[in-house]
Amino acid sequence: MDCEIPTSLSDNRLGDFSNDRPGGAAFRVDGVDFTYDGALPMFRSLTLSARPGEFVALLGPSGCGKTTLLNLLSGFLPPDSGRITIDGETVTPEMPALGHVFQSPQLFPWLDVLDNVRFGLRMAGRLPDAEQRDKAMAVLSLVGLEAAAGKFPHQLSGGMQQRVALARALVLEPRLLLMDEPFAALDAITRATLNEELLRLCGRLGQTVLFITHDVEEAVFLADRVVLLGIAPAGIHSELAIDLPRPRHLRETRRLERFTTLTDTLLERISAIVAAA
Ligand SMILES: Nc1ncnc2c1ncn2[C@@H]1O[C@H](COP(=O)(O)OP(=O)(O)OP(=O)(O)O)[C@@H](O)[C@H]1O
Repeated sequence: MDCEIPTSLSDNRLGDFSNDRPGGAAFRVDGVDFTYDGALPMFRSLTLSARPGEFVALLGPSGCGKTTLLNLLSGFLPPDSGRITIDGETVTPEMPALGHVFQSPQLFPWLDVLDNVRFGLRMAGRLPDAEQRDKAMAVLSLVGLEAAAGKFPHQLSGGMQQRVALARALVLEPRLLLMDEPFAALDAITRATLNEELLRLCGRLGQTVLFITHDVEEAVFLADRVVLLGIAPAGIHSELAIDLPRPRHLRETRRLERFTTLTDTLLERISAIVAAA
């Protein structure tokens, strides 16, 4: 396995892609009820929204419905009642505004990195072949992987595979990026690097992000706002605005007293949720 960790991004790596800055979409979950068949209610009258370009982290005990909420927002699961909109339009899974990154990179093993990244453009029939390749290369450059364009997934480290998964989502210029524990399976160093790079990318591309994590420090480092879910069907337990300065750098940000205060607040709230269950 190739364990090389690419160097950090620099702004000049944005290349042509920065000209296509997609910006962010607003989302709104409005009075949503949802119950899986034959199960107890998951959400009752759930309401949550995000403004364009906002980074929202979703925290909560295991099984509280984080992935379910993300699947509702993707349009993969229809709500029983209520409405979910992206920029005012009822969500559908085909909406071009949506991009996904999951815990497992889910790359196609028979395609090289470049073709994995350009896969969505091919499927959507967007752009002539040469332009698809140029665009895929620009996004690979953005995630620091231009040198790996001809490699296959099995030749990459876990962190590199997850960068490819991120590039594959970004190449479609999503305005809302839905990320389900994308770095949970990575070692601490790779995870820290990817956290910093994700923030830099979001700062430049401006998309809205909903990011599921179990890691309180990761949530505080990344987010503008942390949304804490309670045990189902409680829905949203509480929210916490993350008023840390940007740009954020892991070592400096973690040293701030405010960082500790915010993480402690969230840890106390999670303990209270679990204790009351
Ligand atoms: N397709 C399904 N059919 C029935 N029940 C489901 C389905 N998917 C999830 N559930 C149940 O719904 C609940 C919420 O699951 P979900 O995966 O949304 O929680 P989560 O907060 O993301 O959990 P974790 O943090 O462990 O990933 C769990 O009890 C789970 O077993």
